[in-house]
Formats: sequence, structure tokens, C-alpha cells
Amino acid sequence: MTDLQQDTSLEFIASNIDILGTLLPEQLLKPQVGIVCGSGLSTLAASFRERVEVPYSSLKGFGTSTVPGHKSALAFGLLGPADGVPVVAMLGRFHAYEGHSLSTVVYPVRVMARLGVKNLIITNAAGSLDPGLPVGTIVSIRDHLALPNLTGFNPLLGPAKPQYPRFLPLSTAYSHSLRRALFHAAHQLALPASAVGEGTYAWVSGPTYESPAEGRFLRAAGASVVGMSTVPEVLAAREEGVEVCVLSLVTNFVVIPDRYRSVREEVDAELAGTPLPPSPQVEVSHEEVLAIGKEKSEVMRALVEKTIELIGKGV
Ligand SMILES: O=P(O)(O)O[C@H]1O[C@H](CO)[C@@H](O)[C@H]1O
Ligand SMILES: Nc1nc2[nH]cnc2c(=O)[nH]1
Repeated sequence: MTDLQQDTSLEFIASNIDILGTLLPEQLLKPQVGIVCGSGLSTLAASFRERVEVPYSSLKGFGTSTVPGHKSALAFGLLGPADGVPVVAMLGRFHAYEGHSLSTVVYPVRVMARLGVKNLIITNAAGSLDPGLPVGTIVSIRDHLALPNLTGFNPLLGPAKPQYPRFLPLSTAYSHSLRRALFHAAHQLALPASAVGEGTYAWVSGPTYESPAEGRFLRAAGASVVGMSTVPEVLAAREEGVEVCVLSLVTNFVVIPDRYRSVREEVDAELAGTPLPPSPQVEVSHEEVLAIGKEKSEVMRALVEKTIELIGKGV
């Protein structure tokens, strides 16, 4: 899994830019903003004008996304009023749990950066660890907790390269100015304060969802939501000098206090003739994750578009 062989040389990436040059009109070839569409969120690119989709299979070094709810294409287009801001969206991302090397997972972000993307809006579906962030909440990520990074599974492992800093600071990884643009956008769309929260994203490798104890552990460690993506993309984007804004859509709860009631108490109460109400037995599924993505796709799209419009205006 720690294959570091993906060719990220300037020449190799430039060959993709040549390919794109043959497929795209001039006005789309230099996108300013990139979007990564999370599980079930490919509709974020639904209203691009002059839209051109380029399948990953026609580009060099791109894998294929194998997860339901993820396509495998880059969508180019224009967003916002007047001439529009040129944008590019990844319709489908790569996850390490699919068997992709981390260098493949982050490769599209490097290509977007070389195309000229200065601001990247990364979206994902995530489980909530915080009762204050219920299902359907959009969480503006302000920090992350990445156990894989701390334990030797960091996408930036490898020989030093002259174009990148060797020791990348992460204290300002989540752009303050983009987060401000996001909350201005939420106000302009008149979204209720509860619709958009703030929190810390825990990156886990997946593909298993968390056991209850793992959920409690991540919560105790300071995470608000948990998912299996995003952090590698954030690291590569920061290494490339790109500003990052992350939006997590809460699709399910991970930590549900009632789930941990003692079965002994339950049986004892039953035998004493004072049965307790049934204990909830909840299981998360990817179908549920996709269903919430679909339900919230419109508000996510509106928020991302308004944020991009405000970025274009320098708000
Ligand atoms: O992070 P995205 O790609 O949105 O997807 C999330 O949803 C999938 C699990 O349902 C996992 O891949 C998790 O990371
Ligand atoms: N790890 C993880 N990823 C998710 N993606 C969507 N929901 C979840 C979750 O509960 N846990």
C-alpha cells in the first residue's frame, strides 16, 4: 500500500496538460478553482456552463474509482455570473482502501494544481462523532486528526523533491479566507446557522466503518466527523501551494450513547418485571450515505457555487 511509484514528475503531468489542450476550448484550460466531489456528490458539477467531461481513462496516471457514487471523470466548465469562473471538478476520487497507492490518490490534485488551480474545495461524506452535528449538517473542516499520517502512512513520504518543502506545516492547512468565504456564502443563501457547522475531520483508512469503541476514541481525541478520504488530498494540495476548503456532509452518526447500554442490566430488568425500552441497534451502510448525499445535493451545490462566486470577487 505504500507504493510511491506514481510518476509525479513535471514532464509526466505536463503530458496530461497537452492531452487536455486537445480536448478543451481555451477558456476552460486554466481553471482557477478545483472541486473534489465526495460520495454521492457528483451533482456539484451539474450546473457548469460550457461543460466538458474528460474520462480519467483518457488521461495518464489516473486510476479508476470503484466506489458506488463516484464517477471517473474530470468535469471542466464555468461557474458564477457574467463570464464565469473557470472550474474543474473531480467526479469521483480515489481511496487507499480501493487498493490505490497514496500517490495515485493525490495525483489528480497535483494535475489540477499544474493546470493553475489556486483554490480547492474538497467535499466528502462523513460520520458524525458529535451530537451537535446531526445528519444533514454540512461541516466546514478547520483541522484534522490523521492517525495514518502519524503512524507511517503519510502520502508525502518519499525522497525530497526540490519543488516541494520537505517539512510541510499543517497549522494553517484549512484556509481561513476560504472558510470566511464559505460562511459569507451560507449567509447570502440564508441558510440557518445549524445547517453549516465547524469541526475536525478524522481520516481513517477504511473500508470498515468504525466500531463503537473506535468512534468513542476518535471523539475523545477531538474529532467531530470521520471519513476515509480527503486528508491525503489536503496534504498534496498544500504541498502544491493550493488553498484548501473542506466540506463534510454528515450522512450518519457514529457515536450513539444509547447503543452501549449494558445487556446485563437489560436482562436483569426484564427478569425483575421492569423491562427497559429496546436498545437501538444501528448499522451504517453506504446506501444510506448515498441517500443523504442525494437529499442534500442541492444545498451543497448552492453553497459550493456561492463560495466560488465570492472567491472570484475576492471576498
Ligand atoms: O469520503 P468520501 O469519498 O465522500 O466517501 C465516504 O463514504 C464512503 C463510505 O460510505 C467512504 O469512502 C467515505 O470516505
Ligand atoms: N469512516 C467513516 N466514513 C464514513 N463515510 C460516511 N460515513 C462514514 C462513517 O461513519 N465512517
